[in-house]
Amino acid sequence: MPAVGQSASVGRLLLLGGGNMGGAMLRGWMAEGLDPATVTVVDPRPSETLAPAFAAGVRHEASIPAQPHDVVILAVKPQMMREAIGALTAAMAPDTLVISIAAGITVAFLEEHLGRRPVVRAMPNTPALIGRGITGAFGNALVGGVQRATTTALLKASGPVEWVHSEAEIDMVTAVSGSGPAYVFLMAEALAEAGVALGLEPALAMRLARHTMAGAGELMIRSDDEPAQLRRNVTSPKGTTEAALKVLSVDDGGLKELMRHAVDAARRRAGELARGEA
Ligand SMILES: NC(=O)C1=CN([C@@H]2O[C@H](COP(=O)(O)OP(=O)(O)OC[C@H]3O[C@@H](n4cnc5c(N)ncnc54)[C@H](O)[C@@H]3O)[C@@H](O)[C@H]2O)C=CC1
Ligand SMILES: O=C(O)[C@@H]1CCC=N1
Repeated sequence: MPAVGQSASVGRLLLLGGGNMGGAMLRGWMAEGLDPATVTVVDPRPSETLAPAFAAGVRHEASIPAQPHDVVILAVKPQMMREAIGALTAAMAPDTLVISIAAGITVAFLEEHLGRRPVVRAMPNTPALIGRGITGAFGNALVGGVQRATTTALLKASGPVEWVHSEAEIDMVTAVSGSGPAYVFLMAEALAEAGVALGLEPALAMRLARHTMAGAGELMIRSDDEPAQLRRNVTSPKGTTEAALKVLSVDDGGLKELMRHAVDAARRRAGELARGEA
């Protein structure tokens, strides 16, 4: 799979929404060598982090331009989507590929408003900001090999791309990896606060927590062992970790049960967003 910068098939790209995620994706494409002159960002108030991209030649528009694009990426909030895509067909040709990263926005909704065309629902996550994300993707029946290759080339600038077989799985991906970084950050906050409660100086407790989460995360990526084995490697019989894990009840409920509830709440919320609930 070529990097997006070498992929002749990407063509003219319109990014609708230059906020956190749209900005992260744009930086990823530019880092991979995508020609800035091929990209238009449409956003009345883009993130300041996009200033270098605009300085490098990415075009900025406050409203949708009436010129056809080959690929349109939808990166506005789900609640804004209906309003934001109202005039979008002016910027599309019949075969324009649409890639939406919005939580809960369905292929049917996009087909209804944009016409029957190749549509991909993708779900990245914020480590995309440093090229360490992971993205789930699902395409409608009009997404053939070429559109799939184009999508993969664009999304893999943020990290691995996992194509799923059903649209329902995208809501599950959203609940696990789309929202997942927040669970990890909460764990880091909780760990640091627990250290402070023991008597550690707050800045030191936070350094210990950040490095522990980041180091354990990197070890999971680099190691051939499953996370459960890596956990066992830390846990000496009758040692300190065992005492802590008894409280977290790793094997019988506790954190695992809580995580099931949390992830299920995220998946159900994706369904509510799909139904247009605020
Ligand atoms: N933040 C995250 O962790 C993730 C977010 N997403 C999805 O990405 C999408 C964007 O989320 P964020 O980047 O976090 O939000 P954000 O609020 O940072 O960015 C949204 C951008 O859309 C712009 N916008 C609003 N109305 C517009 C319109 N009519 N036309 C053009 N642009 C308009 C805003 O000015 C803003 O810059 C959401 O649909 C979200 O579900 C997906 C994966 C992860
Ligand atoms: O919280 C949200 O709705 C978005 C989608 C996944 C991560 N952030």
